[in-house]
Amino acid sequence: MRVLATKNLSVSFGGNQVLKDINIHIEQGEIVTIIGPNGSGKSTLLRAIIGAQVPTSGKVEITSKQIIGYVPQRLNIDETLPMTVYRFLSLPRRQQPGDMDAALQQAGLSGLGKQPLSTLSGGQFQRVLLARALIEKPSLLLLDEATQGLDHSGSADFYRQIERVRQELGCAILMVSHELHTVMRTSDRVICLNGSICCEGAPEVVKVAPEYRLLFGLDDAEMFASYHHHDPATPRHEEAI
Ligand SMILES: Nc1ncnc2c1ncn2[C@@H]1O[C@H](COP(=O)(O)OP(=O)(O)OP(=O)(O)O)[C@@H](O)[C@H]1O
Repeated sequence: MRVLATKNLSVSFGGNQVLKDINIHIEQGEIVTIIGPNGSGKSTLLRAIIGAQVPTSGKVEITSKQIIGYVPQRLNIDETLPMTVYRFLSLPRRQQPGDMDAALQQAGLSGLGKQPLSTLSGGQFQRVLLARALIEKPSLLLLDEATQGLDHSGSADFYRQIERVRQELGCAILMVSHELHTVMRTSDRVICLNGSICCEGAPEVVKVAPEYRLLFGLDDAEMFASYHHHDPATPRHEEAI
């Protein structure tokens, strides 16, 4: 079932066209990742989807009754504020303790509700943001470079958690990532964006697309290509690249 589609979505800031004729769609339960260089319009696309950025033309179609959870690229909060995780999760709306505990558990942070925000590691704070997005049990989860600032193993852990969230909630996930190798392992589909869509498809398709290799250079593209998407239903095997 289709959860979301954009139809010829374009966004300009003054005379600067940032997104041009973007047509994407996401089906229930899919993990779709947007990759692209800095300034290629990835955050703008997510902001247009949640309604925080008005398109210059085109539209976003969201199937009715979708609950959207959004993890922003960064959240500026004063770390010296004496605020517990529970208090943070209850902003701006009061939440039931059981719902907060369930979201923390889904985000891999069971038992940390009473901990002050200021004592959390970067990876734990990102998971608090994820828990915040999960409280309403979203059917569509949007993540904008949610692992920024985490080291390789921290971000790998985070994406494993995302896969568990998909299994538990059955939600569709649209995320922006710079981590090409992780994209390869986690995503069902990859959309390569540079103002307009350069190429898209299964990771195995995108990794050999000339547009992708042109955009990321051979070194990064090769690194991406050296990871193989593994369908748990089939035996793992080495694939010639
Ligand atoms: N509110 C705004 N007003 C003017 N220009 C903007 C605004 N928001 C974004 N832009 C511009 O739009 C372009 C795309 O920005 P966007 O943040 O969507 O890119 P991105 O692909 O997410 O980049 P990054 O990978 O660096 O996060 C940039 O040139 C940015 O300066």
